[in-house]
Amino acid sequence: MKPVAFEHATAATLDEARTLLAAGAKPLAGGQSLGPMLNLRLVRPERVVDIKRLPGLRGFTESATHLTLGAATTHAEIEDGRVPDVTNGLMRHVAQGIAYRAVRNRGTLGGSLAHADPAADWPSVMAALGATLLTSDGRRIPADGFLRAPFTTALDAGEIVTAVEIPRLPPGARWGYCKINRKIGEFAKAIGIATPGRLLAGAVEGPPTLLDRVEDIPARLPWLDPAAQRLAAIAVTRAQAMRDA
Ligand SMILES: Cc1cc2nc3c(=O)[nH]c(=O)nc-3n(C[C@H](O)[C@H](O)[C@H](O)COP(=O)(O)OP(=O)(O)OC[C@H]3O[C@@H](n4cnc5c(N)ncnc54)[C@H](O)[C@@H]3O)c2cc1C
Repeated sequence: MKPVAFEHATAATLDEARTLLAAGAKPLAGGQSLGPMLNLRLVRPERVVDIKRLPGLRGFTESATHLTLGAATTHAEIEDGRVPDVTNGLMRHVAQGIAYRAVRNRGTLGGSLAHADPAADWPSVMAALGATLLTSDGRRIPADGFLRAPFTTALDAGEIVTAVEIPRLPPGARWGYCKINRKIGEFAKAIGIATPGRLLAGAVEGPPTLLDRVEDIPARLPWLDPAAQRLAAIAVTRAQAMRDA
């Protein structure tokens, strides 16, 4: 199927984009989810505005405590280490498991978060890391709570994600990530993530869910790989149970 005819605009500045978005234009980043939605006529915008080259959405800044990553950073840039990884390898590991390389070359971190597919990787990972989303309206929205329901976020109409502020994991801190899917590179059927202080079940029916009571977890866990991976496995089992309930 082909999309309903629409106008394609490119914004040179964030202000220009905001004007177009306020008038009802749909933001286009990597197009890896919006493209199929347009083709299937699930969305029928009169105008699409390309935001992926906006200066405010590219690049990164680092501080002692955080990495602030532009929303238009692609999965491939994270996978290749072209942006710093302050999560001791978790983000690179996640990026290389998303779809296949052609999708990763174009798909963006911000697009994935804004699309809010519960089965996607980044909404769960950013919630587990305690990240914060920065928006074109100057708001700071915690990733844990950004996804309100499947394909529904805390963004207001015309508001876009401009960057994601990701806290540094302490040096040496370990993590575990379990993604259950039919084939490598496909969307998850269940996700379990263990990061220091957080255990999360993702790819459940709704928003990623922090697990605050997991009976099997020792109180003081050494963050060694196998232990973290065991925790992630517990979380993924919980995610599957929630999904099947
Ligand atoms: C075959 C295939 C397999 C895939 N497998 C996986 C997978 O295993 N795991 C996974 O996580 N994802 C997967 N994806 C999705 C992929 O990661 C997409 O890149 C991502 O979901 C959307 O990012 P995008 O930059 O392409 O956004 P787009 O397609 O351009 O936009 C998606 C939606 O978000 C809006 N949007 C885009 N950017 C912003 C922004 N900055 N602020 C506000 N709104 C915005 C758009 O208006 C649109 O509604 C897969 C996709 C395909 C095609």
